[in-house]
Amino acid sequence: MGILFTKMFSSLFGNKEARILVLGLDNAGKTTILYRLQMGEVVHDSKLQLDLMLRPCSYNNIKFQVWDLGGQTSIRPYWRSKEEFHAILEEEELKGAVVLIFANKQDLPGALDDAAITEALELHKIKNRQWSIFKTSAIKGEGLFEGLDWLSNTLKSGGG
Ligand SMILES: Nc1nc2c(ncn2[C@@H]2O[C@H](COP(=O)(O)OP(=O)(O)OP(=O)(O)O)[C@@H](O)[C@H]2O)c(=O)[nH]1
Ligand SMILES: [Mg+2]
Repeated sequence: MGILFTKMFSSLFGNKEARILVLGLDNAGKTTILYRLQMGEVVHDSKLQLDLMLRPCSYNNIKFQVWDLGGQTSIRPYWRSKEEFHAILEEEELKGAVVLIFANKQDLPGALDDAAITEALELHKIKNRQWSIFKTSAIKGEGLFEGLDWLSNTLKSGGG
């Protein structure tokens, strides 16, 4: 992993404020999800919006600083296989980090559901950390807050 990301991860997880690092394949819906969470609406022109960092927000009494690395090309090669997914989790700076996976675009026919993604990414091989997967549709606004509820409850109870 490049120095840029090593530094970025260090600053993200180097203090006690809960931070969310958003990673995902190109076009997965990361920016749409972030704007939906921040503003409660679908922003169709998301490419023109701030892609790297949105303002801090608070949910369920936990402050989140959300980073969307979708615009950072060097992270993308790490995401193209399950091996790369698991390799990222093994990065020193992410040890113990809670993992929340959104299986997005569930409103589209043929979208992989949570079970299919769990199998494809071999999520059951994740060790020593808490993880969960939620079916979402950023367009419809479904599933996102269920995921965040899980995340905040997990963080509050000491996970991560
Ligand atoms: N049908 C459907 N479309 C979605 C959903 N979420 C996002 N999209 C669309 O998918 C496209 C890509 O969404 P983005 O949010 O820009 O994706 P991204 O992951 O930020 O993409 P990059 O920044 O290029 O990596 C846009 O046209 C969104 O409107 C969803 O839940 N359902
Ligand atoms: Mg994006």
